[in-house]
Amino acid sequence: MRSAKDFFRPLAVGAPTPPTEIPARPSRAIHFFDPSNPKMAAKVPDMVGSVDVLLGNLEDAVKADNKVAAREGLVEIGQNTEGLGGPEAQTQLWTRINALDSPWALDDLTTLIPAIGHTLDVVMVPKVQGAEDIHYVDRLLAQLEAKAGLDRPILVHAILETARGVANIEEICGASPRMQGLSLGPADLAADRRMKTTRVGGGHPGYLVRQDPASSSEADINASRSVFQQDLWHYTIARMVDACAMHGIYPYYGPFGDIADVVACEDQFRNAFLLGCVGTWSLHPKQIAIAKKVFSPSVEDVAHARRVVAAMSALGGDGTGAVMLDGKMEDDASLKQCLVMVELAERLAATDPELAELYAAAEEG
Ligand SMILES: CC(C)(COP(=O)(O)OP(=O)(O)OC[C@H]1O[C@@H](n2cnc3c(N)ncnc32)[C@H](O)[C@@H]1OP(=O)(O)O)[C@@H](O)C(=O)NCCC(=O)NCCSC(=O)C[C@](C)(O)C(=O)O
Ligand SMILES: [Mg+2]
Repeated sequence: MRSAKDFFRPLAVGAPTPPTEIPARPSRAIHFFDPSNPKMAAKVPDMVGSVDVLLGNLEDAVKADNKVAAREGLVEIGQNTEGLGGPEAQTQLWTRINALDSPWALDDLTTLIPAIGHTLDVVMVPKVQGAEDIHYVDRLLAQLEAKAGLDRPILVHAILETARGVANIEEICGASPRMQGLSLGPADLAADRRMKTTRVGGGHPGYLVRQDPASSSEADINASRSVFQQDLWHYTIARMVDACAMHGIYPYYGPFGDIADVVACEDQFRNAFLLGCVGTWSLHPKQIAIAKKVFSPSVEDVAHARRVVAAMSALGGDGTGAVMLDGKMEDDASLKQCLVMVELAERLAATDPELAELYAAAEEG
């Protein structure tokens, strides 16, 4: 066990000091691309500035034969793309490295950190099983940062893709001050859990509850009844949200593999947003707009939140007391909920001029 006093000391001589807080940078869409795919790579420069995170994927979905090309392609992009990555950039640069037990993970880190460590913001680690995986990456990153002379620690993001990872969720989140957040890996997780879905994220029509029959007669039991589809991922996302909030880091949904079904994609993303996630993944350019829309509070919600803040301020501004607004009671707790909304809106508007205009218009109106 490490002493609390050691927790914020670098794990290698000359490595940057670990962070005491993880900045709440906009990350509504983490857009995945395969750096070994020339068509995808060619689109990256034009996406800078219009998506919060561009992630060079090196793991699953990249063919084994292309692993080296993907790594090298990402180096090329990280070194030569104007405005991408680094603490001041509007569009962060992330990577998903290969799994720690694969033949590629070590070379991924030892290649990327010296070459693009100054622009790489977050390393996403797949199939994290427990704190030991984060400790390994933590020490290795510190050694590589020291060697490369970096002055800013690279953050770590874990994907939950195994039952063991979910069972160890709190220790994973607390394993290093570098921990930035968690994403759901629904396909690997479903396989590991022996769930019986073959989809990459999203709902399932068989996971439902059915309205009671009008009577126990055979005719009524077989009659048409309303069914309500349930969310297969509710339990896992809820655990992620609590573990992340407890550790001051950020939960994300993950992939929605039915690229054509933009409507269900939006619904699934919104469930995660409402539960507390700050963003999601985008696998195809058309999912970026969906993620940005869903993970930015609506103009109506922001306007309402501002009214509650104003009403509570008029009451004295210290949060105590209660007011009635549109027939509803508002007090300290609802004020705090509204401040979550207003602060998120302000943070996003600071880097998204379109949103800033919408929120400003709502305030004037
Ligand atoms: C789904 C696919 C095959 C459809 O690819 P497509 O070429 O058939 O689509 P398209 O609609 O025809 O594409 C239109 C244009 O957009 C380009 N394009 C298409 N996608 C992208 C992109 N992402 N970024 C940049 N450009 C993209 C594409 O190259 C094409 O360019 P063109 O007009 O010049 O011909 C393709 O979009 C793709 O490969 N996306 C990334 C998939 C990926 O990263 N998967 C891994 C993450 S999910 C996962 O790993 C699971 C998890 C967490 O591990 C677990 O649950 O366990
Ligand atoms: Mg996976």
